Amino acid sequence: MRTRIKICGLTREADVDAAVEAGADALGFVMWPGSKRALTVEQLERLASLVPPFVTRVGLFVDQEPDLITDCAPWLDMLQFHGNEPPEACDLYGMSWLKALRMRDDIDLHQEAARYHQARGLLLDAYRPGVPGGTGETFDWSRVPHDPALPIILAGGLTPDNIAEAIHQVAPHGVDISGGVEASPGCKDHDLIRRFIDRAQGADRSPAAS
Ligand SMILES: O=C(O)c1ccccc1NCC(=O)[C@H](O)[C@H](O)COP(=O)(O)O
Repeated sequence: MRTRIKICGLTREADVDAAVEAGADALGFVMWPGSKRALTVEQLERLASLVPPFVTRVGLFVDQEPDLITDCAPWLDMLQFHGNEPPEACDLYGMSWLKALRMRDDIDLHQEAARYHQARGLLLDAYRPGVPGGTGETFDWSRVPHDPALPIILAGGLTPDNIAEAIHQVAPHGVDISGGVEASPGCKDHDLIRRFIDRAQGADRSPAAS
């Protein structure tokens, strides 16, 4: 099985083209205004119109109003909820969706997977109080169950230098990166994107010896 790859926090047309060319399976567009990578609906429309078929366009939201999500929906293939959205709030749009879970010390992943059982997958991200995502920080990958009830997308502080070890340890369905392929917030480094994708695709997925 091949690890799927999402490049997140895209804000520039050239970066969208570079991520697609490098082989990204999905592209993430941040719609939360508190992010340095945030887009307007008009910017999303422009960037999303560049994405060819069979590359998934993912919109990222943090406890945001349904009207905004509805306005973004025509330009997206999947929704990603990064806040405290209850399952019923995620399932309002007739679209596939991911639930991001920040790996607090007290999180019960089994319970969360049951709660969000309608999600297409769970994106496991680092936990920093007050910061919903894009922290650039890793969490202890040994905390990810090897028999998850839903496909796992590993996120949080991934880089071209640690992605092979992350995949070897976790063998996730997919991986997600933002800061680790940037020259500055929202401005992607194309060489880092290519290096990340090459190393992710070449990584050994066999679980590390326990
Ligand atoms: O990227 C952001 O600025 C962001 C802000 C608020 C909510 C989510 C955000 N990003 C969503 C992602 O899926 C990121 O790729 C993920 O958090 C990992 O980020 P990084 O640790 O920088 O690779």
